Amino acid sequence: MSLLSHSSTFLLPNLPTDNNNNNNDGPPLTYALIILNQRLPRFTPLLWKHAQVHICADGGANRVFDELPGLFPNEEPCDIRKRYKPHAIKGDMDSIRTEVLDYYKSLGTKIIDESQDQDTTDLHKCVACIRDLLSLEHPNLCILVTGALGGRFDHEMGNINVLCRFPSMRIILLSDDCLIQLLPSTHHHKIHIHSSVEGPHCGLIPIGMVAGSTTTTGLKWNLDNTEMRFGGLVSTSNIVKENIVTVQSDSDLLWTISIKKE
Ligand SMILES: Nc1ncnc2c1ncn2[C@@H]1O[C@H](COP(=O)(O)OP(=O)(O)OP(=O)(O)O)[C@@H](O)[C@H]1O
Ligand SMILES: Cc1ncc(C[n+]2csc(CCO)c2C)c(N)n1
Repeated sequence: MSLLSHSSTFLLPNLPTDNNNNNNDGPPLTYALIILNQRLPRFTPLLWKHAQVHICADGGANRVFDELPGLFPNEEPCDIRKRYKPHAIKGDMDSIRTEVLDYYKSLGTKIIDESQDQDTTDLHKCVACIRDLLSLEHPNLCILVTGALGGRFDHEMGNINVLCRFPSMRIILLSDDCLIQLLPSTHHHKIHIHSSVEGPHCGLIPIGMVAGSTTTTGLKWNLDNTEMRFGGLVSTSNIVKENIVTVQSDSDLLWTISIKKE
C-alpha cells in the first residue's frame, strides 16, 4: 500500500523553498482556503498568503470583511479589505449581509448562489467548487478550512462529514486550537510534526464504523493492531513523541493535533 505524507507547513511563516516543496517528502501541494462563518483564527493572513484560491462560504464573507482589518491595527480597513479579496463567495446566501455582498461584488468577486440546494452545507458546496475549479490542473491540492470547529455541534459534525464525503481530497479543518483531517484507509500515513507550531496533544478517532486494526508509531500511547470503536477505545488525549508519526489502519480515521498559541 502506498504512503501518503502529511505536513502542517502551512502553519509556518514561510513555506520551505528547497525544491519548493511544502510537504516534506510528499509531492508539493497547492493550497486553497475556505473561510467559514466563525471567528477567524489569528493565523488567517498566513493561510491566505500560502493559498492560491480563497473562497468564502456564505457568511464567511462577513468574517473577512469585519475581522480581517482588526488583525492589522496599523493599516486602513479599506486597504486590508481590498488586499484580502475572495475569488468567490458560495453558499445558500442566508447569512452574508447585503452590504458585504455588494462590496465584494463591486471588487469583482464571483457570487455563486446555490440557495436552491438545501441538502448540502455551504462547506460542501465550496469544496465541490474547488474540486471542479482546481483538481484537474492541481492534483496535489490541499484545502484549508477556517472556522470549522468550536461552534455549533451540528455544524461541526456537518463539517467533519464533508471530510468523509470527499475522502480522496486533502481537506484540513482548522480552529485556533487544533486541526482535523481524514486519514483514508487506502494509504499508510506518515505525518511530519512541526513541534514549533503544533502538538503535543493529538488523537486518532474512527468515524462511522469500527476500526478493526490500527498500528501507529511516534505516539506516547501507540496502537498495535488495536481495535477502536465508539463505545469502546478511541485514542484521545494522546501525545506526539517523535517528529514523525506513522499510522496504518483498515479503516478511515480522523487525525487531530493541537495548534500552539504563540
Ligand atoms: N457555529 C459554527 N460552528 C461550526 N461551523 C460553522 C458554524 N457556523 C457556521 N459554520 C460553517 O460555516 C458555513 C457557513 O455558515 P453560514 O452561517 O453562512 O450558513 P448556515 O446557513 O448557518 O450554514 P449552512 O447553510 O451550511 O447550514 C457553514 O456551512 C458551516 O460549515
Ligand atoms: C435529512 C435532512 N436534514 C437536514 C436538512 C437541512 N439541511 C441540510 S444542509 C442544508 C443547507 C444549509 O445551507 C439544510 C437546510 C436536510 N436537507 N435534510
